[in-house]
Amino acid sequence: MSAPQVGVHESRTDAYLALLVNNSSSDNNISTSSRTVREVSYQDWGRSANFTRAQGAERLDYRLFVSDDETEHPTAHIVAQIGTDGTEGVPGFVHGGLTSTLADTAMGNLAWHAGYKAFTANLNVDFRAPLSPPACVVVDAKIEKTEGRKVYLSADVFEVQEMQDGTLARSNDVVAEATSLFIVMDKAKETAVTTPDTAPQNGASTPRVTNDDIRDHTSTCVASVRETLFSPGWSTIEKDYLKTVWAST
Ligand SMILES: CCCCCCCC/C=C\CCCCCCCC(=O)SCCNC(=O)CCNC(=O)[C@H](O)C(C)(C)COP(=O)(O)OP(=O)(O)OC[C@H]1O[C@@H](n2cnc3c(N)ncnc32)[C@H](O)[C@@H]1OP(=O)(O)O
Repeated sequence: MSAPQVGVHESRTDAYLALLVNNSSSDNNISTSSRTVREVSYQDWGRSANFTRAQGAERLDYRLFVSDDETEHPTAHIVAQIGTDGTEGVPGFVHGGLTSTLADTAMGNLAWHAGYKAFTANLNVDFRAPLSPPACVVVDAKIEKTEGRKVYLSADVFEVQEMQDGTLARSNDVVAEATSLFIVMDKAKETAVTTPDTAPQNGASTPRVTNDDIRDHTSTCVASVRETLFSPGWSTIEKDYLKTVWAST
């Protein structure tokens, strides 16, 4: 596999914002779009956040954003920091289920925020490149089409890397590509499902996120990744172990 190519942005703020949108330009995969996204605060997710937050920030921490664009299909974006504690499948590599969960979460929340009270009926994930923890990833989710109660979505997962000059860029190589079919719940069964306790009404209590917020979170994400990378950690030991295993087969 060839080394991931990364694009570099001269403007730091643009680069952070570009991590959250997915309009590829011809020469690299960094967007210059000024699309506005707003953060869906963790408190506003209600109980639906319990599963993915159960691991704690040292294992998995992420923030969810939805586009604030009423003229076209909304999009959702996750910036996630994947730690080294309990995130592996094959030792040294992020568990595919974790990557899948991030994609499902981005698509599911996008569906709900677009007004579809829907469940995942089908989820397909193509894992295109291995991911080693600690890692920082961006997930871009969009609605492909809707047919009656069926909502078809897709999500791409990219790794975020820090360039030598300190700028951030997403890798051109996609880590995983997911597609899904969500089914809007049957009206008759709807009453059986309680909406999240603290779900915002029409997004009213959802705060707008600024570029500074995005930068701060992404900085924390990358700083944490850097810290773990440069300290002799469990992950490094496991990778060495894996090399030994491979060498002996
Ligand atoms: C301002 C707004 C604020 C909002 C605040 C938001 C707060 C956040 C809130 C929420 C965020 C959520 C984020 C979470 C993300 C993760 C999501 C999950 O984890 S979801 C849990 C896992 N999934 C399940 O548990 C489903 C289990 N399956 C079922 O319950 C049923 O199978 C269901 C509901 C999916 C469908 O059952 P039926 O009885 O309602 O419908 P039938 O008649 O079977 O299907 C309807 C049509 O769909 C097709 N279909 C159904 N399943 C299919 C499949 N797997 N593949 C292909 N087609 C399928 C069928 O063939 C049928 O098509 P034909 O109408 O005949 O053309």
